[in-house]
Amino acid sequence: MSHFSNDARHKQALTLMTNEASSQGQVAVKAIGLCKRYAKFEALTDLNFELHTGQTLALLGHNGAGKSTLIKMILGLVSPSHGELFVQGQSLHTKRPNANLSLGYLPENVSFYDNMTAQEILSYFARLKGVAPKRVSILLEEFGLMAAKDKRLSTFSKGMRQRLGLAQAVLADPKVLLLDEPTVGLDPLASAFLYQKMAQLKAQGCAIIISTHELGLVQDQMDSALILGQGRLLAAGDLSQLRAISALPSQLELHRVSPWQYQQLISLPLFASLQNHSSANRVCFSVPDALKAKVIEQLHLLKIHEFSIAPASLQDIFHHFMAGLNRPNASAVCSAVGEEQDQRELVA
Ligand SMILES: Nc1ncnc2c1ncn2[C@@H]1O[C@H](COP(=O)(O)OP(=O)(O)OP(=O)(O)O)[C@@H](O)[C@H]1O
Repeated sequence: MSHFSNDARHKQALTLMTNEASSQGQVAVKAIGLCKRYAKFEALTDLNFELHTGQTLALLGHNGAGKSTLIKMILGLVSPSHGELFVQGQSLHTKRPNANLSLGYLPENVSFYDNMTAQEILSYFARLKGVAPKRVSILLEEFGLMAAKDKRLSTFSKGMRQRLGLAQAVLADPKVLLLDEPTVGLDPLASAFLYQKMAQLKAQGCAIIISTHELGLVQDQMDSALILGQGRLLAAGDLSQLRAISALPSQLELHRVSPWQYQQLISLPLFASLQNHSSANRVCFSVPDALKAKVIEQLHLLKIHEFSIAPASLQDIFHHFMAGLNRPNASAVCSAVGEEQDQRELVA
């Protein structure tokens, strides 16, 4: 096991903090050189990150990237093979068995006893966690389950099960909430409900780790993300940092442009140099950040004022890094801090 005082590792973990995270809250979860091997298979390799209270961290990656393994390690269900994991300041390696960590967990597949009612299940967990019984009624109301409180779970829809699962996870007001693909199979309203609840918990100071494949949903809710590939950290940071790291172009769409204006436009060297994705119904170009101001200036000169220019989405960024897994050097971590600094640290 490496130790907290391992300076280089400690520094590396710090580089993965978002700027926002560093300016508020205490460290809720911290991983230093975390590895997990299942026999000879390395499910997670040298993972470093830090999550602060009141922050949401999105865990992204392909199937089998190691997301659930990380969540299970934080829960103490799976032991790291190497490295250190701190939850609420306590090393999980040296933690006393009776040390009380304030964790909430919504597993990927919520499975409770089907012949119990929602009220019975929450009351059971309340007793287990030493939570006052009146909290059960509050949560049933808050999670829209009061009308169904006496129904057996076998009659519950997927969305109702997820609500109950989340109610169970937040029963004891956890300081760290772990959500493993919580919106799979939910309709847009149910997903919105879940994210709304997450926002409330976050505002109360809860640190949230959410593993998800639904990038469009998590993009606006997360403070930072870890992008995992084949058990390695491919990139980390908040959305703007991930955009900068990936160096993906913005997408320009012209909403109203005459054929004459279009011809004029593509005859300009600047526009001719851009990737043109235009089709019969849409006029679209990829615009690298360095050319954005120039492109906008040219559009105004051509009296084209109706256009939108959108930076890379989390989905674009994710696909970029997944595509990179097949390229050489794919295992290099891209963090929010520039390589230049890393080089300086290496030299030092
Ligand atoms: N108990 C285990 N024994 C052996 N291998 C395991 C075990 N648990 C997980 N793995 C392997 O570790 C890798 C990571 O699994 P994990 O469940 O963490 O992935 P994931 O990113 O959560 O995937 P998904 O998006 O499909 O849920 C996979 O290759 C998986 O087969």
